[in-house]
Amino acid sequence: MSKDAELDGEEERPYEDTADRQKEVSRVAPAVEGQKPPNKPSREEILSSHATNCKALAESPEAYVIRQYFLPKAYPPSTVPLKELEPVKQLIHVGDLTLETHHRGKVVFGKVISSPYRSTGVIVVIEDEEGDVEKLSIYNRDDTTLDCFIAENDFIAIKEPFYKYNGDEDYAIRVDHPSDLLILEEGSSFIPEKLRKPDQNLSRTASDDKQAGDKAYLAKQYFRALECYSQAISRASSEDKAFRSDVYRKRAGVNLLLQRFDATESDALASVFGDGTADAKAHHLAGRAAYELEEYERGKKHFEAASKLNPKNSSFKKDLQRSNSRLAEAEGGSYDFKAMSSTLTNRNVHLDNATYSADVKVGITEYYGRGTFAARDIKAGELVLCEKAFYLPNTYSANDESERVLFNVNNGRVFPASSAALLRGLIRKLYNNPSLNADFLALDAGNYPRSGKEGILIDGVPVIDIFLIESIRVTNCFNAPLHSLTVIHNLFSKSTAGLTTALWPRSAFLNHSCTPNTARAFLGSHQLVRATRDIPAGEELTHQYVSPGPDWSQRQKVYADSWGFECGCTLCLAEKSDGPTLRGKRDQLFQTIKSVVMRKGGGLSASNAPSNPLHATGTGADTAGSLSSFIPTSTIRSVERLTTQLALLYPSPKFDALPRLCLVHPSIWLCDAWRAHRHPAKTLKYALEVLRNFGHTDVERGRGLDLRKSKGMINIETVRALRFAGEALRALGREAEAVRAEGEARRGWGVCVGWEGGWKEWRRG
Ligand SMILES: C[S@@+](CC[C@H](N)C(=O)[O-])C[C@H]1O[C@@H](n2cnc3c(N)ncnc32)[C@H](O)[C@@H]1O
Repeated sequence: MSKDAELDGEEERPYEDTADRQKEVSRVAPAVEGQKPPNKPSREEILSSHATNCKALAESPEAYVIRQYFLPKAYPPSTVPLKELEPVKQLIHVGDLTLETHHRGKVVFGKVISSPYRSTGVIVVIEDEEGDVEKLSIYNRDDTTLDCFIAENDFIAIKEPFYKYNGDEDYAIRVDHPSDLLILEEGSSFIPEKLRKPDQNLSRTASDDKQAGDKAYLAKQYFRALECYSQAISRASSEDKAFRSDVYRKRAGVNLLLQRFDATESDALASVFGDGTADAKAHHLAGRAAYELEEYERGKKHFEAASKLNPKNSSFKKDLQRSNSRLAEAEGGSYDFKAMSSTLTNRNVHLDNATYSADVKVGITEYYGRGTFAARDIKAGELVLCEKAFYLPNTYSANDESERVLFNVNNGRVFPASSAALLRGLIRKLYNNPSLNADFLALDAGNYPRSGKEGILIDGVPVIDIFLIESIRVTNCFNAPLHSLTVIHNLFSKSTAGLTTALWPRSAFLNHSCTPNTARAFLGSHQLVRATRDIPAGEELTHQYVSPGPDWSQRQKVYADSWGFECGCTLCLAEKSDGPTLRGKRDQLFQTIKSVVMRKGGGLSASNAPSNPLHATGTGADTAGSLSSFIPTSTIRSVERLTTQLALLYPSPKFDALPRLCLVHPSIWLCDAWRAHRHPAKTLKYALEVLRNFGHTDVERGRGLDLRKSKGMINIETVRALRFAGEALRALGREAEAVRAEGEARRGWGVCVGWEGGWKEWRRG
């Protein structure tokens, strides 16, 4: 089964299929597979319609913002080197292409004869050596800069092209996998004779190319600059070391701007040739690229080399210091979370901090494939992992009108704008940085078939399979707020926190458990995973992909629909063995309690799930602090009676040491209700019940409020229950126990928020 949801996937649900969306799919659906286009427009018509679109877009770009990004029917990328797609035998002319067909083993060579314009992809018109003309739609390439990667007069090769009917007598060659399109250097022997002009560029020198590159750079046409510098390097004499070094360094600078960090580092190093000042700059560029690749040790070495050549340069020194700080974070896991938090704004969501993962190791689990294990004894509340996102789009509003939603034609699923931004960002980052492919592509992609060639360099670029990347995205990404603290504030003020979607590759190896031993929180680009209890070295680390709902079968449906598994944790096994009759009775009684509560005031979670606001997207927001009205004692007593009956439906001894999730919300409600009545003994009773029902069963057995060894869940509701228990204990004159409860609440807060920020204010609130 394919995995078609994200960790914490609730965010997708508002985007159900609609008739309109279905109509759009059928409009672009294959109609005439294997045929030549029946009414193909003429060359003049194609060029004229393209020119009209370019003009309209230039005049009012806002009218042409495409709000949907379609993933077409899945097909594999080309993995055949251009030289094996032998031009003479395998060349296919535009005029021979048949519709809705992937022309396997074939290649189209062409020249771009129009300027590009952007809609969801980049559109140009191309002409082949026979003079055949067609539109070319290129998706998933660098499309966010003002600059464009393709320009009029470029020579291109389209490997194994797909020819598409767009409806309305509009046809195009469509390229989805970026590695299927090659932009050829002017001198490439692959360019068919007829496409080049006989005397083309004969008198051009390397110097001319370098100057053209400089001009393009100043005009911020970075792709053009890259092309010109590459031409200059090809044309320059190998003897002219100073010239070549200069151009390599310039090209390194452009590559850095385009976030092509592998190429930046190699160009910068290729430019080193014995000139102190220039070499220092080159080492600095190489260092900046290595730093961006999170290769801090390598970055440090480059910065040291730069500083040695120019000890007075303050940027070199500053970057060396930054590298040392990152290395210290990566080695020791010591972060200044307060400082990190203070730099976070809606515009600055990417923190300049390293990943700490020294305490975990990836290994093979008994049943769930790979998993993450504790590399040492870890204490309750300790940081287990602090990971910088591989890619995190700054798209925190699901309804951001300026962003496209992602529509996957293969499974009919629609994902919010942040998912579309994440997919595009992942594709770009991997295409631009071949060295990042191997680790990323090793992540779980469900059942998506792999060719084994993904990510390897063919024709100088890594093979990019956008459908594999999408499968990895949906299986491994997390929805994340800008700061977990804001989710808690929003939860209690009943507003909705903005979430983005991002991918943290190390955290992606954590498997799910309904009763986990870690919990995650978010601080900008960083995911903070902390131990919810003491964990011995070697134990598998788990967290909740989504907060488990109270009913076993509903829970399994979520896991199966989203990730294709049935959970085999002790809680799920116990509930499964109860059978549908007993589970049905529990659910019925839960619904009865809910209806009493809804009628008489307050409310239980509409989602029917224990609220875990840091993990869910607002589910359970109705529960906490929801008792705005004063509830009559008679109502409270009747809820108490029903709750007692519900507890009997969790048979002993099976559930003695397990959570009783149907009882969570009633006990939260009762705790709140008695607290509103200022009844400390009852508040304490139900605060302890909340803890017990979340699985902290030692509390029930009178073993005090030490949760360090408890196998129960830690979430904001347990923290809240601990806080209320502390208050009640103090009111009852049990000061020592009150201090213990508050200490536990504080540690729980650190787990839920990721650090101590906001604790004091919340405790007072
Ligand atoms: C984010 S990945 C976790 C790492 C994965 N086990 C691997 O080998 O790469 C999610 C996938 O792990 C597996 N998984 C995670 N938790 C599981 C559980 N409780 N029971 C069964 N499979 C689980 C499922 O195949 C799920 O799609």
